[in-house]
Amino acid sequence: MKIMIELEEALEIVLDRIQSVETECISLADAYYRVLAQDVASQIDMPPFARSPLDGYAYRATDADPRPLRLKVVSEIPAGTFSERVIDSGEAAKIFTGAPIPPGANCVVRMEDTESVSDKVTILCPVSPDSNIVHKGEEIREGDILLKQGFHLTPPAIGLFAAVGLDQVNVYRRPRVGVLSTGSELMDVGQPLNPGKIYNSNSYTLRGMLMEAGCDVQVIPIVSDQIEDTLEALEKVAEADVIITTGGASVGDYDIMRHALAEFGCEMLFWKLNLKPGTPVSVGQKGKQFFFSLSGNPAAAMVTFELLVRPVLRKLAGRSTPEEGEFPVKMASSFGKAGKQRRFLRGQAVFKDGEIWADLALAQGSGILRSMIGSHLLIDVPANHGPVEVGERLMARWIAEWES
Ligand SMILES: Nc1nc2c(c(=O)[nH]1)N[C@H]1C(S)=C(S)[C@@H](COP(=O)(O)OP(=O)(O)OC[C@H]3O[C@@H](n4cnc5c(N)ncnc54)[C@H](O)[C@@H]3O)O[C@H]1N2
Ligand code: MOO
Repeated sequence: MKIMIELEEALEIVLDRIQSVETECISLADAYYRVLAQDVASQIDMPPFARSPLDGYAYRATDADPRPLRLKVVSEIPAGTFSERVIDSGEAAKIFTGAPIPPGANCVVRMEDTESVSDKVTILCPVSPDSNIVHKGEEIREGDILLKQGFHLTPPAIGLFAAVGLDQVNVYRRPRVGVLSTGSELMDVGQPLNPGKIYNSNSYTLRGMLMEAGCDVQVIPIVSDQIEDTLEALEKVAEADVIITTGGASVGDYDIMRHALAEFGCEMLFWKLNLKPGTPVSVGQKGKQFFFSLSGNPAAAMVTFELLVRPVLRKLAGRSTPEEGEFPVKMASSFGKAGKQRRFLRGQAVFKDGEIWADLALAQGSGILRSMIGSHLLIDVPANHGPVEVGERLMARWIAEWES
């Protein structure tokens, strides 16, 4: 087993091994935020017919129309109707926004530029041929690829499918993720704290982060620091694609998680990432299941979830759109403790003078969950950097899911 590796190597090891989950066909209305499992082509032209973008009059324009132009109104075409009456020269159809252009007409003039009396209309400002016509297939042609496999189905994507009449979509099933918090000091909420105990927050934070990432989450009740109890708990998540544990990841006598995983039958891929917070991460694989043992420290667990687990979940979920990556920020706060290891600091983006400034959370300790509230940047301080100064430029990642 490799020990103390760089984040990029860890990602490569796991991403190389993990496959996307199976696919299923579901109704469009259930497909919000699911991941498309195949390229989807349009079965129709959009719009399906040439239409008017205005309320006004459709007529047959020439390049030499007199001004004003007097026409006889021979039909009326509200949206949702279809008129077969051919418009000859000297004639007009009263037409409404979204209605089909009648045969023979080649333009629309807006209502405000006309005057009508009984069945006559005067076009005060005649328009040139082809004015104000939305052509058939102008937005989408039959056979066009609308979205590609791996696309995350946001509301506009679902709307686009609805616009071309799609009622079923082939998507990846939701990844199933088990969450297990270990630690003999942990108690669940809803009971008074006993001496030496703390409430389990990691299961709650992770459950929400996983729900947001589109996973089906199974939270297992708290487990003690005993290998036997941990093995018993791991049996309960046989259906999960990924299991995330927190606690018992480090070097203490009670830090049993990587031993428990090995005893459970996992091939251990590595232990420890060369970064802070969250150094003592290990990852194991048993068949198709991947086990992430994260630090019990709440902020460390969240940070390593973002850096390591989320990209893996994206691949598992079938997503193919690239991650946002890092961008430069200017430091609005200093940080004295940057040392030998690469470190990710938590902070908030502040827009000032056309630049993004990173304002650090007041406390950066691995155990300080409150530092995550309001933070949505992870500022990447390289190894051996020394103190971080105000005004210095560093790279950062935007964690959209943490925005408040
Ligand atoms: N001698 C050494 N000690 C430690 C080292 C080391 O290298 N040598 N590494 C430190 C670092 S860095 C970290 S990070 C932690 C990792 O500890 P574990 O993953 O073994 O986690 P625990 O000891 O179980 O817990 C750490 C901390 O977090 C609290 N905790 C645990 N689970 C939860 C939960 N579900 N909800 C809320 N809080 C939780 C726990 O009570 C501890 O206070 O090890 C250092 N030690
Ligand atoms: O790796 Mo640990 O720095 O305390 O989270």
